Amino acid sequence: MTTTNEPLLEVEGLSVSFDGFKAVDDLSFRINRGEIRVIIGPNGAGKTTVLDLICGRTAATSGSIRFAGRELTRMKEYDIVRSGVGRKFQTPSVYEDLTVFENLEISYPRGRGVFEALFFRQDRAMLERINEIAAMIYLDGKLDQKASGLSHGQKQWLEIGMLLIQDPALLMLDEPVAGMTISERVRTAELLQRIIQSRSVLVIEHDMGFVEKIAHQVTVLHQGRIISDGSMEHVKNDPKVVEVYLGH
Ligand SMILES: Nc1ncnc2c1ncn2[C@@H]1O[C@H](COP(=O)(O)OP(=O)(O)OP(=O)(O)O)[C@@H](O)[C@H]1O
Repeated sequence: MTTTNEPLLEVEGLSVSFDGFKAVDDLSFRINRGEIRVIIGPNGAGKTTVLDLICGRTAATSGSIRFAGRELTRMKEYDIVRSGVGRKFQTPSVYEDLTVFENLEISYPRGRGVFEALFFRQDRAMLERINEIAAMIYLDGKLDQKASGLSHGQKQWLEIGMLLIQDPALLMLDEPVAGMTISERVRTAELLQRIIQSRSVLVIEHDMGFVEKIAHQVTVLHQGRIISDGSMEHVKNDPKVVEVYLGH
């Protein structure tokens, strides 16, 4: 796994309060190009809120989020997506009644909505891209199958494919392997290795075996604050982390 020292995302002093409650408190971290950073932490630690802040769903109370040279805290959610941040939520949200091919086609950046995307001429570049992504997400043999017939794990991959086809520089995934079988988890780890050839990934995950397999950097959140940060080896031996997970 090769990463660069060139930051794609730089989060600095990021905080958000909900009615005086600090859900995220003075958070700073960076993600380099080609890097996978995983955020772990107990329930309510603020992990999902961090993704909400980066993708513009939640407005920061203070701090900055620099992405590829732009300040995201002042941008609208839609513009953040367009600037190259893709986010996958925990539950898969694919179009169940459409085929795998159609789901990818709809997500192809030219189409602005379901109707327009379906009636666009299928030019060669788009077809090549759909085939390339389908192979990457292990669904090239299922292009004509309706999404409703896919397994839970395959739906998760399809949704990742729907993001990849938009070519985001940063992909954010909220618990991507929840509900997956062991073999699907292994294949998801392999998929992430291929994804980071040309982009960076930010993952929230509870499955420590999976985290160990994929993470270049791990950020441990507790009550909105970073209590440990570094390699998996470093954080899992950090007494503060051990206390949060095993103490009390
Ligand atoms: N929009 C909101 N308004 C008020 N409180 C919120 C809002 N969003 C999140 N919170 C609160 O902020 C805290 C952090 O929530 P968050 O969902 O980010 O935690 P998490 O680490 O993702 O937890 P989990 O692992 O359970 O998903 C929680 O106490 C939550 O209730």
